[in-house]
Amino acid sequence: MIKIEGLKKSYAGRPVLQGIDLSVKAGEFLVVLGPSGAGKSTLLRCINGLAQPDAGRTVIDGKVLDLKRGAAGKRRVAMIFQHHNLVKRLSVLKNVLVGRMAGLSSFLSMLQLFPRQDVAIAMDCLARVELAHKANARGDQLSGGEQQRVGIARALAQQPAVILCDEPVASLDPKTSRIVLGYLKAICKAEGIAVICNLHQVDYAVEFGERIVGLSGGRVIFDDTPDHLTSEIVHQIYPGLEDPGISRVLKPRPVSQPVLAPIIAPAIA
Ligand SMILES: Nc1ncnc2c1ncn2[C@@H]1O[C@H](COP(=O)(O)OP(=O)(O)OP(=O)(O)O)[C@@H](O)[C@H]1O
Repeated sequence: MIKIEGLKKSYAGRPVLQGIDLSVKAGEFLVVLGPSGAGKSTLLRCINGLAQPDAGRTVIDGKVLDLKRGAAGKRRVAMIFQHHNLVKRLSVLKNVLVGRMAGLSSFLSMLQLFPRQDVAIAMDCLARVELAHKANARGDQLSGGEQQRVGIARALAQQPAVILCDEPVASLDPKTSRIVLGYLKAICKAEGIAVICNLHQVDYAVEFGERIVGLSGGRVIFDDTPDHLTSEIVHQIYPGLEDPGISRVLKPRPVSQPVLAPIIAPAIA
């Protein structure tokens, strides 16, 4: 269980996160939705220590997360980035082994000398995303979707409790996006790894999320299953959204709520 408690963050006196409380279960796939500037990336960056929160803490399995250099906690939180962040000149295998570096001495990591056991773990993670056959290819010889699958393998190699994903499919086409999210969800469910995934696409959130959190102005304004996401709530999360295009993926509103009569265009004589 991952608990985020009372997280606050301001930049230059301007509040970005105004007290976020979230609990995410092992194996749960939580999607965070919110307009640009809502604080989605800041939330993830505060959890993994890339940004220093002003207040609040993260607790994993009852222990306060310690992200100080060399702390064991660093391995418990893995990150998947929008642009994959692979080292392009390194092999796919070495990119995945980066996920094992936290446990290596700086001497061994400088020489890129990895214990046999770490290589076996990395190869297993590559097999989970069906890319073991590309282990010796260079990072830049892979398609965008394959690179993101390597990003998943690298995160898995850390053997984390939680994987944070910052718009992991924003640069991929729809078919590839579904493949990547499919791998991520299936593997994390099987391994009991919690996922907190920032997405911009409401349709993917409904399709893949087991729980959706709507962030607006640095506060949680919705936290429920996709079944409960209505177009009204989507409009609260994204004020001024003109063409939601999401009604097809949302459940029809319950009959007890008023339904507007359809506008019927007059027949042209
Ligand atoms: N390092 C920083 N210094 C100053 N302001 C920052 C910094 N990082 C983020 N911000 C500001 O905090 C606010 C929230 O940014 P954040 O990147 O978390 O939003 P977001 O919801 O992830 O947006 P997007 O969907 O566009 O990525 C924005 O107004 C941004 O300009």
